[in-house]
Amino acid sequence: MPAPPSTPILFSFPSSAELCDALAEFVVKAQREAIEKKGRFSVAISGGSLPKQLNALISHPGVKWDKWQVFYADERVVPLDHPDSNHKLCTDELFSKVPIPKKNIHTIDPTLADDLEELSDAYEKELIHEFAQKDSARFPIFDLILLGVGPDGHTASLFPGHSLLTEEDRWVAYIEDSPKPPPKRVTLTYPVINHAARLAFVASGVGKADTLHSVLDEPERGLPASRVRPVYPGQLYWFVDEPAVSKVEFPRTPFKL
Ligand SMILES: O=C1O[C@H](COP(=O)(O)O)[C@@H](O)[C@H](O)[C@H]1O
Repeated sequence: MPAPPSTPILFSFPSSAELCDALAEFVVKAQREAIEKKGRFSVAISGGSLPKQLNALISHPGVKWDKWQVFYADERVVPLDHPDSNHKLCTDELFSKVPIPKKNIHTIDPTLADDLEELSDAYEKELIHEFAQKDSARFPIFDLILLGVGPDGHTASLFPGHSLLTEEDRWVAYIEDSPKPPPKRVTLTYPVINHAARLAFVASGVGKADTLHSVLDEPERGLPASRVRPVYPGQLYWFVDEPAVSKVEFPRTPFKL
């Protein structure tokens, strides 16, 4: 029988600045271990409030940017320089400030925006190219996936009550009816998310308090963020500040790398 998913580890920090510093150390450790094992680091990044919280990586001496292979956990189907684009956000907040080779950042192809099936297939092929020759597993095993959580409990572009929550085969899927604008998006699916070696949710501010209570204390409600349950030996972490978990009973773990 497969081992059950391990319990999430919740790290809570007094301030957003301390959260960002600890998150950077965590990412660098994941990167170091991946490079030692296979010479590269595969990471999927979300948009929203997350990219700003990666700012301590900009001046971190341990980051080997040329070893990173970056994918997006989800992307809005808009031009790559559009204000709604997760790629633009990540570029503005992080990638434009560090020496990462452009070819290591895997974006969607917005010229395929009229055919989301084709666009998501093309992005899936990018993943297959990165992972298929190296891993024999049915799903890619990201070294790290960084996720955010929206007020309705959505994560990536997996929204409450949406049919994509039960997708079991595809690596990348699309939606045309996102309740949060813009409506057209692509997203990694749960099978991909849940096969990652490490996952980290990042959330800060009192505005997330009710959502985090529902996600962490009431997983039986099945909000999209609660459905992130990595397959053994994957491990899920939460990096939050105290205001964000002010209504959460789930036990905290002292931060240790
Ligand atoms: O629409 C999105 O929202 C989520 C959550 O965003 P946040 O601003 O509440 O952190 C984000 O993780 C996702 O990548 C994005 O497309």
